[in-house]
Amino acid sequence: MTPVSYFPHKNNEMYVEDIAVSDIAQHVQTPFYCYSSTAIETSFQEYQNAFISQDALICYAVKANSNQAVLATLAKLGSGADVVSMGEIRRAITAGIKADKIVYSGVAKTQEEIHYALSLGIFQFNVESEPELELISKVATSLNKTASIAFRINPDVCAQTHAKISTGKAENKFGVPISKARIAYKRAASLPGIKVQGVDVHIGSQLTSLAPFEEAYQRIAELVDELRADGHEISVVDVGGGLGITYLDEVIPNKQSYADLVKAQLGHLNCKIIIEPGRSLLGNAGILVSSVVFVKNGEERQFLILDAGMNDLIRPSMYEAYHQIIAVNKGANELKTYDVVGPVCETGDTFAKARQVHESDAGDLIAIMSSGAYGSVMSSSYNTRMLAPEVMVKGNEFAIVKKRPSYEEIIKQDIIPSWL
Ligand SMILES: Cc1ncc(COP(=O)(O)O)c(C=O)c1O
Ligand SMILES: N[C@@H](CCCC[NH3+])C(=O)O
Repeated sequence: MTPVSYFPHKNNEMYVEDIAVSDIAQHVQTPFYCYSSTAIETSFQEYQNAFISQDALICYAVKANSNQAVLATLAKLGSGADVVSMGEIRRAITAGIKADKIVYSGVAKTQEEIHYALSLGIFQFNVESEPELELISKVATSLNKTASIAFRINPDVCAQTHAKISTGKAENKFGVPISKARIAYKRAASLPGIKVQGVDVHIGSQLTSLAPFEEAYQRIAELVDELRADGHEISVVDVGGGLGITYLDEVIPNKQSYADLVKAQLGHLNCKIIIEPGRSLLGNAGILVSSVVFVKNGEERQFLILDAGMNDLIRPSMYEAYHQIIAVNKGANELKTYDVVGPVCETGDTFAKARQVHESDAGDLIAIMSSGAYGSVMSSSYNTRMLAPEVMVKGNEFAIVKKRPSYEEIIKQDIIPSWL
Protein backbone atom coordinates (compact mmCIF):
# COMPACT_ATOMS: atom_id res chain seq x y z
CA MET A 1 0.00 0.00 0.00
CA THR A 2 1.43 3.37 -0.97
CA PRO A 3 0.58 6.61 0.84
CA VAL A 4 -1.97 7.47 -1.87
CA SER A 5 -3.48 4.04 -2.61
CA TYR A 6 -6.73 4.81 -0.81
CA PHE A 7 -6.51 8.59 -1.28
CA PRO A 8 -6.31 8.95 -5.06
CA HIS A 9 -6.84 12.10 -7.08
CA LYS A 10 -9.70 12.05 -9.57
CA ASN A 11 -10.04 15.14 -11.74
CA ASN A 12 -7.45 16.89 -9.58
CA GLU A 13 -9.52 16.29 -6.45
CA MET A 14 -8.41 13.98 -3.63
CA TYR A 15 -10.76 11.18 -2.65
CA VAL A 16 -10.86 8.82 0.25
CA GLU A 17 -12.48 5.69 -1.10
CA ASP A 18 -15.59 7.11 -2.88
CA ILE A 19 -15.86 10.47 -1.12
CA ALA A 20 -14.11 13.69 -2.00
CA VAL A 21 -11.98 14.86 0.92
CA SER A 22 -13.34 18.38 0.38
CA ASP A 23 -16.89 17.08 0.94
CA ILE A 24 -15.89 15.74 4.33
CA ALA A 25 -14.09 19.00 5.12
CA GLN A 26 -17.35 20.85 4.58
CA HIS A 27 -18.87 18.90 7.45
CA VAL A 28 -15.85 18.57 9.71
CA GLN A 29 -13.73 21.61 10.33
CA THR A 30 -10.01 21.13 9.67
CA PRO A 31 -7.71 19.85 10.98
CA PHE A 32 -9.03 16.28 11.16
CA TYR A 33 -7.74 12.78 10.72
CA CYS A 34 -9.38 10.67 8.05
CA TYR A 35 -9.11 6.87 7.82
CA SER A 36 -10.09 4.45 5.09
CA SER A 37 -11.87 1.49 6.60
CA THR A 38 -11.21 -0.59 3.47
CA ALA A 39 -7.49 0.14 3.70
CA ILE A 40 -7.39 -1.15 7.27
CA GLU A 41 -9.37 -4.27 6.40
CA THR A 42 -7.28 -5.00 3.33
CA SER A 43 -4.05 -4.65 5.21
CA PHE A 44 -5.27 -6.95 7.97
CA GLN A 45 -6.41 -9.54 5.43
CA GLU A 46 -3.00 -9.38 3.75
CA TYR A 47 -1.45 -10.39 7.08
CA GLN A 48 -4.04 -13.15 7.55
CA ASN A 49 -3.33 -14.53 4.08
CA ALA A 50 0.42 -14.26 4.52
CA PHE A 51 0.30 -16.30 7.73
CA ILE A 52 -2.39 -18.73 6.60
CA SER A 53 -0.09 -21.76 6.70
CA GLN A 54 1.05 -21.00 10.25
CA ASP A 55 -0.72 -21.23 13.60
CA ALA A 56 -0.61 -17.45 13.97
CA LEU A 57 -2.61 -14.83 15.83
CA ILE A 58 -2.45 -11.18 14.79
CA CYS A 59 -2.43 -9.00 17.90
CA TYR A 60 -2.74 -5.47 16.55
CA ALA A 61 -0.46 -3.02 18.41
CA VAL A 62 -3.12 -0.73 19.86
CA LYS A 63 -0.64 2.08 20.49
CA ALA A 64 -0.47 2.82 16.75
CA ASN A 65 -4.08 4.00 16.64
CA SER A 66 -6.43 3.23 19.48
CA ASN A 67 -9.66 4.72 18.16
CA GLN A 68 -12.66 2.52 19.01
CA ALA A 69 -13.79 2.42 15.37
CA VAL A 70 -10.35 1.19 14.30
CA LEU A 71 -10.26 -1.44 17.03
CA ALA A 72 -13.83 -2.57 16.27
CA THR A 73 -12.94 -2.90 12.57
CA LEU A 74 -10.04 -5.16 13.45
CA ALA A 75 -11.95 -7.05 16.16
CA LYS A 76 -14.60 -8.01 13.60
CA LEU A 77 -11.89 -9.52 11.43
CA GLY A 78 -10.64 -11.62 14.34
CA SER A 79 -7.73 -9.51 15.53
CA GLY A 80 -6.26 -9.76 18.97
CA ALA A 81 -4.45 -6.87 20.64
CA ASP A 82 -0.99 -6.03 21.86
CA VAL A 83 -1.47 -3.54 24.69
CA VAL A 84 0.85 -1.58 26.94
CA SER A 85 -1.42 -0.10 29.61
CA MET A 86 -4.67 -0.52 31.49
CA GLY A 87 -6.10 2.14 29.19
CA GLU A 88 -5.26 0.12 26.10
CA ILE A 89 -6.69 -3.06 27.65
CA ARG A 90 -9.91 -1.21 28.36
CA ARG A 91 -10.04 0.19 24.85
CA ALA A 92 -9.46 -3.24 23.30
CA ILE A 93 -12.09 -4.97 25.44
CA THR A 94 -14.63 -2.18 24.87
CA ALA A 95 -14.18 -2.50 21.10
CA GLY A 96 -14.91 -6.22 21.25
CA ILE A 97 -11.47 -7.84 21.37
CA LYS A 98 -11.60 -10.90 23.61
CA ALA A 99 -9.27 -11.08 26.60
CA ASP A 100 -7.89 -14.41 25.47
CA LYS A 101 -6.51 -12.64 22.39
CA ILE A 102 -4.67 -9.95 24.36
CA VAL A 103 -0.92 -9.88 24.95
CA TYR A 104 0.33 -7.36 27.44
CA SER A 105 3.69 -5.68 26.74
CA GLY A 106 5.25 -2.62 28.39
CA VAL A 107 8.21 -1.96 30.67
CA ALA A 108 6.39 -0.78 33.79
CA LYS A 109 3.17 -2.65 34.43
CA THR A 110 1.82 -1.60 37.79
CA GLN A 111 0.24 -3.78 40.45
CA GLU A 112 -3.19 -2.38 39.61
CA GLU A 113 -2.73 -3.05 35.91
CA ILE A 114 -1.49 -6.59 36.49
CA HIS A 115 -4.46 -7.21 38.79
CA TYR A 116 -6.86 -6.00 36.12
CA ALA A 117 -5.26 -8.05 33.32
CA LEU A 118 -5.26 -11.18 35.48
CA SER A 119 -8.89 -10.75 36.43
CA LEU A 120 -9.80 -10.60 32.73
CA GLY A 121 -7.74 -13.67 31.86
CA ILE A 122 -5.53 -12.26 29.10
CA PHE A 123 -3.58 -14.62 26.86
CA GLN A 124 -0.04 -13.63 27.83
CA PHE A 125 2.06 -11.22 29.83
CA ASN A 126 5.18 -10.19 27.92
CA VAL A 127 7.42 -9.68 30.95
CA GLU A 128 10.17 -7.11 30.57
CA SER A 129 12.23 -7.60 33.75
CA GLU A 130 12.74 -9.87 36.75
CA PRO A 131 11.23 -7.38 39.24
CA GLU A 132 8.12 -7.31 37.07
CA LEU A 133 8.01 -11.10 37.11
CA GLU A 134 8.11 -11.10 40.93
CA LEU A 135 5.25 -8.60 41.05
CA ILE A 136 3.12 -10.62 38.62
CA SER A 137 3.71 -13.73 40.72
CA LYS A 138 2.71 -11.88 43.88
CA VAL A 139 -0.48 -10.47 42.39
CA ALA A 140 -1.42 -13.76 40.71
CA THR A 141 -0.93 -15.68 43.94
CA SER A 142 -3.05 -13.22 45.90
CA LEU A 143 -5.85 -13.70 43.36
CA ASN A 144 -5.37 -17.43 43.20
CA LYS A 145 -4.73 -17.13 39.47
CA THR A 146 -1.98 -18.19 37.10
CA ALA A 147 -0.33 -15.73 34.76
CA SER A 148 0.87 -17.16 31.45
CA ILE A 149 4.11 -15.42 30.65
CA ALA A 150 6.74 -14.92 28.01
CA PHE A 151 9.85 -12.87 28.62
CA ARG A 152 10.45 -10.11 26.15
CA ILE A 153 13.98 -10.88 25.08
CA ASN A 154 16.39 -8.14 24.13
CA PRO A 155 18.48 -9.88 21.45
CA ASP A 156 20.97 -7.03 21.00
CA VAL A 157 20.19 -6.61 17.32
CA CYS A 158 20.37 -3.33 15.43
CA ALA A 159 17.00 -2.72 13.78
CA GLN A 160 18.51 -0.21 11.29
CA THR A 161 15.80 2.30 12.00
CA HIS A 162 15.58 5.70 13.71
CA ALA A 163 17.40 5.59 17.07
CA LYS A 164 14.29 6.73 18.94
CA ILE A 165 12.23 3.78 17.75
CA SER A 166 14.90 1.10 17.97
CA THR A 167 14.20 -1.25 20.89
CA GLY A 168 16.34 -4.36 20.51
CA LYS A 169 19.86 -3.15 21.29
CA ALA A 170 21.47 -3.96 24.63
CA GLU A 171 21.54 -0.25 25.47
CA ASN A 172 17.73 0.05 25.12
CA LYS A 173 15.47 -0.21 28.16
CA PHE A 174 13.36 -2.99 26.70
CA GLY A 175 13.27 -6.64 27.64
CA VAL A 176 15.56 -9.09 29.38
CA PRO A 177 19.07 -9.38 27.92
CA ILE A 178 19.34 -12.59 25.94
CA SER A 179 22.44 -13.49 27.94
CA LYS A 180 20.34 -13.54 31.12
CA ALA A 181 17.30 -15.23 29.66
CA ARG A 182 17.92 -18.74 30.96
CA ILE A 183 18.34 -17.50 34.53
CA ALA A 184 15.13 -15.48 34.22
CA TYR A 185 13.17 -18.47 32.93
CA LYS A 186 14.56 -20.64 35.71
CA ARG A 187 13.34 -18.14 38.24
CA ALA A 188 9.94 -17.91 36.54
CA ALA A 189 9.49 -21.69 36.62
CA SER A 190 10.10 -21.64 40.37
CA LEU A 191 7.54 -18.98 41.20
CA PRO A 192 3.94 -19.56 42.25
CA GLY A 193 1.21 -18.13 40.04
CA ILE A 194 3.41 -18.21 36.94
CA LYS A 195 3.15 -20.46 33.91
CA VAL A 196 6.04 -20.22 31.48
CA GLN A 197 4.44 -20.25 28.06
CA GLY A 198 6.48 -18.40 25.46
CA VAL A 199 9.23 -16.13 24.24
CA ASP A 200 8.70 -12.60 22.93
CA VAL A 201 10.83 -10.20 20.92
CA HIS A 202 10.27 -6.79 19.35
CA ILE A 203 13.33 -5.00 18.03
CA GLY A 204 11.90 -1.72 16.75
CA SER A 205 9.57 0.04 14.40
CA GLN A 206 9.62 1.16 10.75
CA LEU A 207 12.02 -1.60 9.68
CA THR A 208 12.62 -1.45 5.96
CA SER A 209 14.63 -4.64 5.59
CA LEU A 210 14.11 -8.23 6.73
CA ALA A 211 17.74 -8.71 7.76
CA PRO A 212 17.37 -7.46 11.37
CA PHE A 213 14.24 -9.61 11.85
CA GLU A 214 16.18 -12.59 10.55
CA GLU A 215 19.03 -12.02 12.96
CA ALA A 216 16.68 -11.57 15.92
CA TYR A 217 14.50 -14.59 15.09
CA GLN A 218 17.57 -16.79 14.63
CA ARG A 219 18.68 -15.90 18.14
CA ILE A 220 15.19 -16.50 19.48
CA ALA A 221 15.03 -19.94 17.83
CA GLU A 222 18.33 -20.90 19.44
CA LEU A 223 17.06 -19.64 22.78
CA VAL A 224 13.86 -21.69 22.50
CA ASP A 225 15.98 -24.81 21.92
CA GLU A 226 18.04 -24.01 25.00
CA LEU A 227 14.99 -23.29 27.13
CA ARG A 228 13.38 -26.55 26.07
CA ALA A 229 16.59 -28.36 26.92
CA ASP A 230 16.35 -26.72 30.34
CA GLY A 231 12.91 -28.28 30.71
CA HIS A 232 10.61 -25.35 29.91
CA GLU A 233 7.52 -25.92 27.83
CA ILE A 234 7.67 -23.18 25.23
CA SER A 235 4.58 -23.21 23.01
CA VAL A 236 4.35 -19.56 21.88
CA VAL A 237 6.74 -17.24 20.06
CA ASP A 238 5.66 -13.61 19.87
CA VAL A 239 7.67 -12.04 17.04
CA GLY A 240 6.55 -8.45 17.77
CA GLY A 241 5.73 -5.85 15.15
CA GLY A 242 7.94 -3.44 13.29
CA LEU A 243 7.43 -3.97 9.58
CA GLY A 244 7.72 -0.54 7.99
CA ILE A 245 5.65 1.35 5.45
CA THR A 246 6.39 3.53 2.45
CA TYR A 247 6.34 7.20 3.44
CA LEU A 248 8.21 8.45 0.38
CA ASP A 249 9.88 5.80 -1.76
CA GLU A 250 11.07 3.19 0.73
CA VAL A 251 10.78 -0.31 -0.71
CA ILE A 252 9.33 -2.43 2.06
CA PRO A 253 9.36 -6.24 2.04
CA ASN A 254 5.80 -7.43 1.56
CA LYS A 255 3.86 -9.21 4.28
CA GLN A 256 4.23 -12.58 2.56
CA SER A 257 8.01 -12.39 2.54
CA TYR A 258 7.92 -11.38 6.21
CA ALA A 259 5.66 -14.36 6.99
CA ASP A 260 7.95 -16.65 5.00
CA LEU A 261 10.90 -15.43 7.04
CA VAL A 262 9.07 -16.12 10.30
CA LYS A 263 8.30 -19.63 9.08
CA ALA A 264 11.84 -20.25 7.91
CA GLN A 265 13.37 -19.14 11.19
CA LEU A 266 10.80 -20.39 13.67
CA GLY A 267 8.50 -22.86 11.89
CA HIS A 268 10.43 -25.95 13.04
CA LEU A 269 9.69 -25.08 16.67
CA ASN A 270 5.97 -25.83 16.19
CA CYS A 271 4.98 -22.90 18.34
CA LYS A 272 1.94 -20.68 18.09
CA ILE A 273 3.13 -17.43 16.49
CA ILE A 274 1.92 -14.04 17.69
CA ILE A 275 2.53 -11.00 15.49
CA GLU A 276 2.04 -7.45 16.73
CA PRO A 277 1.82 -5.14 13.70
CA GLY A 278 0.82 -1.53 14.20
CA ARG A 279 2.14 0.89 11.61
CA SER A 280 1.94 -1.60 8.73
CA LEU A 281 -1.82 -1.97 9.35
CA LEU A 282 -2.74 1.67 9.93
CA GLY A 283 0.00 3.98 8.68
CA ASN A 284 -1.07 4.36 5.07
CA ALA A 285 -4.76 3.99 5.91
CA GLY A 286 -4.97 7.53 7.26
CA ILE A 287 -4.26 11.16 6.46
CA LEU A 288 -4.33 14.41 8.37
CA VAL A 289 -6.42 17.00 6.53
CA SER A 290 -5.67 20.65 7.22
CA SER A 291 -6.27 24.05 5.68
CA VAL A 292 -3.83 26.74 4.69
CA VAL A 293 -4.26 29.67 7.07
CA PHE A 294 -1.75 31.98 5.45
CA VAL A 295 0.86 31.95 2.74
CA LYS A 296 3.72 34.04 4.04
CA ASN A 297 6.60 35.37 2.01
CA GLY A 298 9.69 35.32 4.16
CA GLU A 299 13.01 36.79 3.17
CA GLU A 300 14.44 33.47 2.08
CA ARG A 301 11.47 31.15 2.03
CA GLN A 302 7.82 30.91 1.38
CA PHE A 303 5.83 29.47 4.25
CA LEU A 304 2.65 27.50 3.88
CA ILE A 305 1.14 27.96 7.34
CA LEU A 306 -1.42 25.26 8.15
CA ASP A 307 -4.08 24.98 10.81
CA ALA A 308 -2.57 21.60 11.79
CA GLY A 309 0.50 21.70 13.99
CA MET A 310 3.07 19.58 15.75
CA ASN A 311 0.51 19.01 18.50
CA ASP A 312 -1.64 17.16 15.94
CA LEU A 313 1.16 15.20 14.26
CA ILE A 314 4.45 15.20 16.12
CA ARG A 315 6.38 12.74 13.95
CA PRO A 316 8.19 15.31 11.76
CA SER A 317 9.42 17.31 14.76
CA MET A 318 10.16 14.29 16.92
CA TYR A 319 11.86 11.98 14.43
CA GLU A 320 12.50 14.26 11.44
CA ALA A 321 9.97 11.95 9.81
CA TYR A 322 9.05 12.45 6.18
CA HIS A 323 5.35 12.63 5.28
CA GLN A 324 4.14 13.44 1.79
CA ILE A 325 2.24 16.71 1.69
CA ILE A 326 -0.33 16.96 -1.06
CA ALA A 327 -2.81 19.62 -2.13
CA VAL A 328 -6.31 18.16 -1.88
CA ASN A 329 -7.47 20.17 -4.91
CA LYS A 330 -4.56 20.42 -7.30
CA GLY A 331 -6.43 22.37 -9.94
CA ALA A 332 -4.18 23.50 -12.75
CA ASN A 333 -1.66 24.91 -10.30
CA GLU A 334 2.08 24.61 -10.71
CA LEU A 335 4.30 23.09 -8.06
CA LYS A 336 5.94 25.63 -5.76
CA THR A 337 8.55 25.26 -3.04
CA TYR A 338 7.36 25.89 0.50
CA ASP A 339 8.34 25.37 4.10
CA VAL A 340 5.18 23.74 5.42
CA VAL A 341 4.65 24.74 9.03
CA GLY A 342 2.00 24.74 11.74
CA PRO A 343 0.68 27.49 13.99
CA VAL A 344 2.38 26.36 17.22
CA CYS A 345 4.93 28.63 18.89
CA GLU A 346 7.93 26.38 18.28
CA THR A 347 10.43 26.45 15.44
CA GLY A 348 10.17 22.67 15.44
CA ASP A 349 6.55 23.00 14.37
CA THR A 350 7.62 22.27 10.80
CA PHE A 351 6.18 19.49 8.69
CA ALA A 352 8.59 19.92 5.79
CA LYS A 353 11.30 22.24 4.52
CA ALA A 354 11.69 23.26 0.89
CA ARG A 355 8.90 20.95 -0.20
CA GLN A 356 7.20 21.04 -3.57
CA VAL A 357 3.43 21.41 -3.19
CA HIS A 358 0.89 22.59 -5.76
CA GLU A 359 0.57 26.33 -5.41
CA SER A 360 -1.91 27.00 -2.63
CA ASP A 361 -3.78 29.90 -1.13
CA ALA A 362 -5.37 30.59 2.23
CA GLY A 363 -8.34 28.27 2.70
CA ASP A 364 -7.03 25.49 0.45
CA LEU A 365 -6.98 21.96 1.83
CA ILE A 366 -3.70 20.14 2.35
CA ALA A 367 -3.33 16.44 3.17
CA ILE A 368 -0.45 15.12 5.24
CA MET A 369 -0.16 11.54 4.13
CA SER A 370 0.70 8.31 6.00
CA SER A 371 -0.73 9.63 9.25
CA GLY A 372 -2.92 6.69 10.27
CA ALA A 373 -0.39 5.29 12.74
CA TYR A 374 1.27 7.26 15.56
CA GLY A 375 -0.68 10.35 14.49
CA SER A 376 -3.74 11.08 16.57
CA VAL A 377 -2.54 8.86 19.43
CA MET A 378 0.54 11.04 19.94
CA SER A 379 -1.31 14.35 19.69
CA SER A 380 -1.62 16.87 22.49
CA SER A 381 -3.46 20.08 23.17
CA TYR A 382 -0.27 22.14 23.48
CA ASN A 383 -0.96 25.85 22.94
CA THR A 384 -4.52 24.97 24.09
CA ARG A 385 -5.32 23.73 20.65
CA MET A 386 -8.20 21.32 20.41
CA LEU A 387 -7.41 17.68 19.67
CA ALA A 388 -8.22 16.99 16.03
CA PRO A 389 -11.33 14.89 15.41
CA GLU A 390 -11.16 11.61 13.54
CA VAL A 391 -13.29 10.48 10.61
CA MET A 392 -13.67 7.01 9.15
CA VAL A 393 -14.78 6.39 5.58
CA LYS A 394 -16.29 3.24 4.15
CA GLY A 395 -17.21 3.39 0.47
CA ASN A 396 -19.35 6.49 0.06
CA GLU A 397 -20.15 6.88 3.76
CA PHE A 398 -18.24 8.67 6.45
CA ALA A 399 -18.62 8.99 10.20
CA ILE A 400 -16.99 11.13 12.83
CA VAL A 401 -15.36 8.52 15.06
CA LYS A 402 -13.86 10.97 17.55
CA LYS A 403 -15.32 14.38 18.07
CA ARG A 404 -13.50 17.61 18.62
CA PRO A 405 -13.73 18.68 22.28
CA SER A 406 -15.09 22.09 23.15
CA TYR A 407 -13.03 24.75 24.88
CA GLU A 408 -15.32 24.39 27.89
CA GLU A 409 -14.47 20.69 28.13
CA ILE A 410 -10.76 21.45 27.97
CA ILE A 411 -10.79 24.26 30.51
CA LYS A 412 -13.06 22.55 33.02
CA GLN A 413 -10.46 19.80 33.51
CA ASP A 414 -8.41 22.33 35.49
CA ILE A 415 -9.39 23.10 39.06
CA ILE A 416 -8.72 26.37 40.84
CA PRO A 417 -8.04 25.44 44.51
CA SER A 418 -10.42 26.84 47.12
CA TRP A 419 -7.54 28.67 48.84
CA LEU A 420 -6.70 30.68 45.74
C1 LIG B 1 6.01 -4.36 21.95
C2 LIG B 1 5.59 -3.74 20.67
N1 LIG B 1 4.89 -4.48 19.81
C3 LIG B 1 4.46 -3.96 18.63
C4 LIG B 1 4.75 -2.65 18.27
C5 LIG B 1 4.24 -2.16 16.96
O1 LIG B 1 5.24 -1.78 16.13
P1 LIG B 1 4.92 -1.31 14.65
O2 LIG B 1 3.93 -0.22 14.72
O3 LIG B 1 6.23 -0.86 14.16
O4 LIG B 1 4.42 -2.51 13.92
C6 LIG B 1 5.50 -1.86 19.13
C7 LIG B 1 5.94 -0.51 18.74
O5 LIG B 1 7.05 -0.37 18.27
C8 LIG B 1 5.91 -2.41 20.37
O6 LIG B 1 6.59 -1.67 21.25
N1 LIG C 1 5.94 6.61 17.73
C1 LIG C 1 6.84 6.02 16.76
C2 LIG C 1 6.76 4.52 16.77
C3 LIG C 1 7.06 3.94 18.10
C4 LIG C 1 6.65 2.55 18.20
C5 LIG C 1 6.40 2.15 19.61
N2 LIG C 1 7.36 1.22 20.16
C6 LIG C 1 6.61 6.62 15.40
O1 LIG C 1 5.79 7.47 15.25
O2 LIG C 1 7.28 6.27 14.46
